[in-house]
Amino acid sequence: MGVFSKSQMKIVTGDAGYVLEDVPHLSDYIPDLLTYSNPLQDYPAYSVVRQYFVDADDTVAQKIVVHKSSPRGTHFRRAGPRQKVCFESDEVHACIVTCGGLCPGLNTVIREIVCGLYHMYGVNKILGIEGGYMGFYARNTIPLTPRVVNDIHKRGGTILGTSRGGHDTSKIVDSIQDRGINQVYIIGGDGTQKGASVIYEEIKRRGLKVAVAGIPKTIDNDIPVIDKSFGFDTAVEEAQRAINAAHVEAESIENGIGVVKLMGRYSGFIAMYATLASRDVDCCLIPESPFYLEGKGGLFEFMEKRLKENGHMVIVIAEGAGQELLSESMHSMDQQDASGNKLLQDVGLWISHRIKDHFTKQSKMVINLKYIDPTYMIRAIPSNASDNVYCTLLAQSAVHGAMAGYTGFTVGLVNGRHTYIPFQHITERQNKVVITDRMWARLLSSTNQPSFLSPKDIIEDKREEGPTPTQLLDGENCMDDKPASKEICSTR
Ligand SMILES: Nc1ncnc2c1ncn2[C@@H]1O[C@H](COP(=O)(O)OP(=O)(O)OP(=O)(O)O)[C@@H](O)[C@H]1O
Ligand SMILES: O=P(O)(O)OC[C@H]1O[C@](O)(CO)[C@@H](O)[C@@H]1O
Ligand SMILES: [Mg+2]
Repeated sequence: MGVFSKSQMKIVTGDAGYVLEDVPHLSDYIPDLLTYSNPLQDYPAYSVVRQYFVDADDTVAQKIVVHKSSPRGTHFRRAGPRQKVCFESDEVHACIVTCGGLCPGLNTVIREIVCGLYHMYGVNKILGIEGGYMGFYARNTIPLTPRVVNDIHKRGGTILGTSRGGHDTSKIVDSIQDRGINQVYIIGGDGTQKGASVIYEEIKRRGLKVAVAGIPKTIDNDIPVIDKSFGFDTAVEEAQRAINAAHVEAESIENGIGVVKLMGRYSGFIAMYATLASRDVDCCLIPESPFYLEGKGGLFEFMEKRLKENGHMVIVIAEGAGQELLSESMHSMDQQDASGNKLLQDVGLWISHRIKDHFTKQSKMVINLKYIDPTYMIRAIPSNASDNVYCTLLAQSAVHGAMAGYTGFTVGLVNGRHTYIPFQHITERQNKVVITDRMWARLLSSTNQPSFLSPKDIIEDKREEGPTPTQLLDGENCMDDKPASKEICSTR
């Protein structure tokens, strides 16, 4: 096997095209790092489990559908407890911070990091950093114990508070150093993980024995590589309530139209999965699929047809859909939030006005439209059962990784296995719905809505997307070699 560093990544190559995109380890820059037996060895609950410890050579393939002649491809280090750890229990001083927007499951992850450190590794110095990254230097801290976090998974939001903006790397690392913190658990989305990456780089530059572990959070599911993000299932489930309400309202009145806006700034996964789950949706509009309103093949034509057939209809629209149409008809504000994310205009309100306008002025149909915006209600709820389990495993993976001395990594489920992924791999692009792949086609055949694309557009779209999909599974569009394209792989 060859080991080399390519643009700061630890790449290990092996036979038959095997590539391990490895995560950094404290021993990479700290010479003579001491190791200790994992205390779990003496813990009856774990020591009876055969092969509880992960073999140091275990890795997980990014692509699991291959041809006879395919190279073995990219792998990630398998997550889990190691025989040896790099911290003694009473040496650990951990901290946890949550950044970016809310997402169901944040409190569960916090709880399980605290309980994992405490119960599995006997760690009792754990600090909660209040109010996101800026909390490192501008806010108070909260001591976290299993008792403090006992019930928090039943609440939405984050007990630590969160924020956007305010990432000052040297002030953050100064604070870590001054407080004697040696394990940093960072929960947040793409921006947060970029922030975690620069914190790790600065810690390494200063030669500190501090492990940095990221736990990816995004309700939009816009983080690549991982099967899906925590809180996503909960969001899809909660969206059903809004869609159901829209449907009840719409079908109770002649030519009733329900419009539901769901989150999804650049990626329409929540809208796509909520639509597929519901069966009451007639048309789903997402940022990745451009649409138009007027003329042949446009939304209004489809709406008139559907209303004539069924007497009512439901439209689900992701918040980032049709932004180019909005900026054509409204003054683009070009405002940003504190983290530099573009502030979007309310597409749900806009499309509702446009629909009303069209039917009043250009069509003889009298319609009755109800607009429902449940976005923050969906984001603010506690996680459901399956997300709670998922959050627990992510938190425990992060704890095992940091205790073993891995650093500069994010935890993630890849093809159903928990892994450690280098920050760069998940921050370099965004996960988006690929509209030329099967999952979107399934949605189109479920709603029977127009694709708003001409055959010529589809050919061009495919050409732009470059290489053919590397995953060939049914429902698969994880195109690793092209930018911004990977579908949730939970449908496998
Ligand atoms: N490129 C970057 N370098 C350093 N810090 C960053 C970077 N991008 C964002 N951050 C910091 O990360 C934090 C969260 O970023 P952001 O508000 O974009 O949310 P996010 O983590 O992407 O989550 P969400 O899913 O809600 O968008 C902020 O404090 C922001 O300053
Ligand atoms: O209003 P806030 O808190 O900035 O968050 C809104 C954004 O957060 C997200 O949910 C991502 O976390 C986006 O879908 C949405 O645009
Ligand atoms: Mg983000």
